[in-house]
Amino acid sequence: MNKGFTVWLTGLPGAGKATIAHLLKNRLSENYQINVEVLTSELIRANLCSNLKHARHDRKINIHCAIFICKLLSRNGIAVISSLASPHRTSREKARRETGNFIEVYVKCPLELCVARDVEGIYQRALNGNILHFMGESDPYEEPLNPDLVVETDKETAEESTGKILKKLLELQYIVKQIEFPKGE
Ligand SMILES: Nc1ncnc2c1ncn2[C@@H]1O[C@H](COP(=O)(O)OS(=O)(=O)O)[C@@H](OP(=O)(O)O)[C@H]1O
Ligand SMILES: Nc1ncnc2c1ncn2[C@@H]1O[C@H](COP(=O)(O)OP(=O)(O)O)[C@@H](O)[C@H]1O
Repeated sequence: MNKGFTVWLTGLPGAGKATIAHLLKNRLSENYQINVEVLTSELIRANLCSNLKHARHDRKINIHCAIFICKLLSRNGIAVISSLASPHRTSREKARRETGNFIEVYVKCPLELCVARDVEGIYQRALNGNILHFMGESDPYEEPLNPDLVVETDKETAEESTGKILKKLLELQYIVKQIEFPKGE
């Protein structure tokens, strides 16, 4: 059985977590034959805790659900990519403590660029005052102090960031380099 592990992506909305999670999932399953599950905040809210809003306590419960799923899946040989903003340090520390084979990846991007990208128009709604407890605006995003890896999506491509994560997973021996056979073998 493959070693299970958790790649915990954290960063502001629009920083690039979902984009990198998608690329990483493809690379892990195609090149390393690993079973991968991607967790998103929407997935958890829709299936486990639909009553939660975005106040600090609600986010905390949302993250606790994600941590529990990471723990269950990774101990059964699944690679889990958590693509939740997870703005609070205490929650991310809990994820590290409770999940074996864990790396925290800070998906770093300046707030102004996230606002400019505004993938789902959510920053505009927040600036118009239509969103309560918006992270990065009224609920501060707490930058990781000691992440295992930082990827800077204003300076590198999503493919480069994905490559850095794979390199870190290889270094930690959470994944093993595949032998490349010549074509036709
Ligand atoms: N206050 C508020 N109201 C509505 N929507 C919000 C709010 N804050 C954040 N967002 C958007 O929801 C995405 C996840 O935020 P969450 O609060 O669920 O994140 S988390 O559970 O704390 O990680 C998050 O996007 P992603 O980071 O892309 O997942 C935001 O687009
Ligand atoms: N280097 C990069 N890494 C990741 N996303 C990037 C990068 N450069 C531009 N983008 C774009 O930024 C947006 C990030 O959105 P998304 O991945 O949904 O962020 P998040 O999941 O953090 O909210 C996407 O439209 C993506 O194409």
